[in-house]
Amino acid sequence: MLGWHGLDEVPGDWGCSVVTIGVFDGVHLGHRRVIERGAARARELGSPLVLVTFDPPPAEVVKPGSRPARLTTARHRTELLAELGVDVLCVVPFTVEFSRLSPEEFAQTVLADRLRASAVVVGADFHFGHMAAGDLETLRTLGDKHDFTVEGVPLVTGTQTVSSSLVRDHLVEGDVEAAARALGRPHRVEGIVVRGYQRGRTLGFPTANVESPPQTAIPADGVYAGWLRCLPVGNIPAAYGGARWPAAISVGTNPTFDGVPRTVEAYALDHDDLDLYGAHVAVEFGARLRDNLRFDSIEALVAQIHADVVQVRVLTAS
Ligand SMILES: Cc1cc2nc3c(=O)[nH]c(=O)nc-3n(C[C@H](O)[C@H](O)[C@H](O)COP(=O)(O)O)c2cc1C
Ligand SMILES: Nc1ncnc2c1ncn2[C@@H]1O[C@H](COP(=O)(O)OP(=O)(O)O)[C@@H](O)[C@H]1O
Repeated sequence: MLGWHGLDEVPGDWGCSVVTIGVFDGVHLGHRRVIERGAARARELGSPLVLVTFDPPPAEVVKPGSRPARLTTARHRTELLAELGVDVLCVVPFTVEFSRLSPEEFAQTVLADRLRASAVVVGADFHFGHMAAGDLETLRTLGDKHDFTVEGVPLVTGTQTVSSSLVRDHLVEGDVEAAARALGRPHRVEGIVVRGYQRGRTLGFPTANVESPPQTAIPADGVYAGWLRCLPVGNIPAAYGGARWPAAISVGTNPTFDGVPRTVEAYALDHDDLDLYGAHVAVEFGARLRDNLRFDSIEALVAQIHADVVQVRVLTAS
């Protein structure tokens, strides 16, 4: 997959594109449907699929102060988009100036002049241009003028319409199963393994403490069953390449011990000799087990973690 940072990086002699547009945070089932449709259209027309996205997400510019939690890192989103068949990822800096483009200006400068769109595939609720004034009908009218077709892909609905904010709400509630259903895969927290209080090993459960970027969507405090995955980033020990271990996960302030900042930590089952400090990892959330509790003794905490591990084993068995 090619990457362009801004529209100035589109080659001057660029041919026709099939274009899809959006933030695509989470690359959930709704996003997947749009992108898969775009990829199919690109194959029909023999053109590359260009995905236009924005950095920062438009909501943060249009509503200053709003900083929605991020479901995917840029790295993970890029990986998922490439798997879905996107040929070019075009990340447009979303400035106040850019946000003021009218729907007509957006269609002319971005879609027609720069990307030479022959087909545009977007979600049925797509809005664009200053004050989100343009919708699918506006885009169709502009497509007639600039000679591109427009396809609005129906939204994916279960009990509710799948959206990035729905997934965020599920995570705030600790409902990682519902989040996984909407995403089509377990939700991940990615980050670097940092040092904690070196207490885990004395309890018999060494845990990789994961430091994630500030806006990461972290599920509600609690104990979860899931997986710990070693990411192919930086220098990772060869033995860990591509590893995905079943894991018992704790999110919280470790109330049994006083004064610990909120952490995401994962104990990989049956691998007590790992050395993960500095490694880039993903913690994947499969199922919620319980609240993070304050225990009266360390023995009681350890006994509970043993019981958690039994449950993790059952829940992660494929
Ligand atoms: C499966 C699991 C469940 C946990 N549950 C709790 C809990 O209910 N209450 C708590 O205070 N700490 C809980 N912890 C966190 C431990 O207190 C923490 O891993 C330990 O203090 C080690 O911290 P360290 O990584 O900083 O050394 C849990 C850890 C794991 C792996
Ligand atoms: N099975 C395992 N799961 C997670 N981390 C492990 C495991 N075995 C060894 N480790 C290593 O031990 C470290 C955690 O040990 P711990 O005593 O909890 O120290 P810390 O407080 O620094 O997290 C991890 O960062 C990792 O490098």
